[in-house]
Amino acid sequence: MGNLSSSAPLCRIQPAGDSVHLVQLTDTHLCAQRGGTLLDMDTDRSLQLVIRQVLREREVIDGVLCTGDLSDRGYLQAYQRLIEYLQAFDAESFWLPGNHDDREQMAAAIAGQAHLCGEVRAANWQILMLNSQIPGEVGGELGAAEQERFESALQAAQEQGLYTLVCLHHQPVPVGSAWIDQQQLADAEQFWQTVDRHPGVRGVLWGHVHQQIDTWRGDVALMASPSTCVQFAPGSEQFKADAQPPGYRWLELKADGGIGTGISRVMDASFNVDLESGGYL
Ligand SMILES: Nc1ncnc2c1ncn2[C@@H]1O[C@@H]2COP(=O)(O)O[C@H]2[C@H]1O
Repeated sequence: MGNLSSSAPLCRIQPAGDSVHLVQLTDTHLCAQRGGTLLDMDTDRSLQLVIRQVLREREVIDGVLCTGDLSDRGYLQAYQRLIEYLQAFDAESFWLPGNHDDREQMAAAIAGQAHLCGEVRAANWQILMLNSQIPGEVGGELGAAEQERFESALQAAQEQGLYTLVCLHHQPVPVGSAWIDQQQLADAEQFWQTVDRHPGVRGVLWGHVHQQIDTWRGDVALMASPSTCVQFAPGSEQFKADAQPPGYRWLELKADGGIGTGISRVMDASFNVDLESGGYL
């Protein structure tokens, strides 16, 4: 773990080689107590099994991206346990909030051991961690101040010849499930106008939808990822949990601006999940 302040807006990581190797852990939903559950799934256990799998599969990890809903209800103890679990990696972690998170508690738990909503420089890349949380609401929006930060970070990256990976919690495009598409980024139109003005943006990565999405918008890679706990069934009109196991995404940000990426799920363990549930708060 590094030692930079959580309030430092600009972080730097030194990749081990020419590419930047990242791991995304998202929607961990850790509860107040170890062993707490979401739809019957023990979210500490599932995260720990995902981390074990990452350590088995990924030889090089330059940074870990934690893209929101890290605690189920914004508990300080949940974030403190996350910090503890992330110590398994010899890499710094970069967090942003989701709708279930409490930013103040995140910052309190981080205490210099991770970075919240930072702008990360790594080789010829910038990784931008945006805040799409509207406190007290499920849906997301960047809002005027975050849209402004987005614009100026992309401007700075352009001036310095950096490629950019943009990360946020809420989906900036519909994903094809009516119930969750009501929660998509409300100011997505402005988000895409900003992206379109900056050709250095090579990828947009989010959480929230608890499922894999790999598609394109022009030459920008659009990526959503499995939760480290409960999955949502793709293409559902109404809330529906999915039997797919928990997982993570790996990313390789290449020196030529390309992005290699994939997901991996924990196939060698069984998980409880209430597939009949109509949802959760
Ligand atoms: N049946 C439902 N209909 C609409 N939204 C739901 C339903 N169940 C849960 N949600 C919300 O939708 C969110 C999607 O992912 P989250 O983990 O943020 O948490 C979920 C809940 O806040």
